[in-house]
Amino acid sequence: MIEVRELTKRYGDTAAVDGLSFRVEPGHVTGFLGPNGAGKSTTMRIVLGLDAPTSGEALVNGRRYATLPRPMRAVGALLDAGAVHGGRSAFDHLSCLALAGGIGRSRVAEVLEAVGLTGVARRLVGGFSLGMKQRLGIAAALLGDPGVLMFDEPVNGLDPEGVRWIRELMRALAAEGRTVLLSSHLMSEMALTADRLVVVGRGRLIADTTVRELTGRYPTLEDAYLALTAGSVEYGAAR
Ligand SMILES: Nc1ncnc2c1ncn2[C@@H]1O[C@H](COP(=O)(O)OP(=O)(O)OP(=O)(O)O)[C@@H](O)[C@H]1O
Repeated sequence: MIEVRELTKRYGDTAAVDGLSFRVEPGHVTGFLGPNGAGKSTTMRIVLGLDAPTSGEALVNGRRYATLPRPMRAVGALLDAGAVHGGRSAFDHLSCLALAGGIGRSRVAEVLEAVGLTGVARRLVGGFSLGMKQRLGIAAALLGDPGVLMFDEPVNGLDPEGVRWIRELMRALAAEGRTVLLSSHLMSEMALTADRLVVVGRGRLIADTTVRELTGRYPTLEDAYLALTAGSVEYGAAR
């Protein structure tokens, strides 16, 4: 479970996250939605201990990340698929992460297989396409077999087969009883993948609900999203 409690993160005058509270429960795919700059990545970074909150807290299984005894076994995440050392092979990249996290080497082959990269495991990551890097990032998130998973825009750059694969993977992980938080701007895909939704705008909570509830009230999830966030779009083009 992920719990975000009264979380605020300021960068100078900008409140990237502003008094945000929500819970992400196990057994569901929870979509994390909001316009560009709404604070989704900042929230995920704080959950992972990569950024410190200005106030409030973010907990994984009731603990702050820094106090988790075996963090890679508790929570895995794909935040920025491009943030990998291009001079290493996929196998070596994952082996380094496994070593750092106290995870056996046999798991590396398992996660490479799970994301479909076994055939290119010895190739340098620098030559990978964006979609291959996304798959590698997902393999890294799965390394510790964690109960909590967060994915920031995982379908970015994936081909239609890859998009369907992500959808099925997210749903399978949730069906295993894991907590899955997924951010994406693709509403049609979110409607097919998520059960629950947390919608944020300008760092604040706009809605904490289900896909079913919103699609019952609006023709599509996209219509619902655009209506909910209409007052919170910061970087929209002039019309
Ligand atoms: N390290 C930083 N320094 C200064 N400002 C930052 C930093 N990180 C994020 N911000 C600002 O905080 C706000 C929230 O950014 P964040 O990346 O969390 O939004 P997001 O919802 O993930 O957006 P997107 O959908 O575009 O990825 C933005 O205004 C951003 O410019």
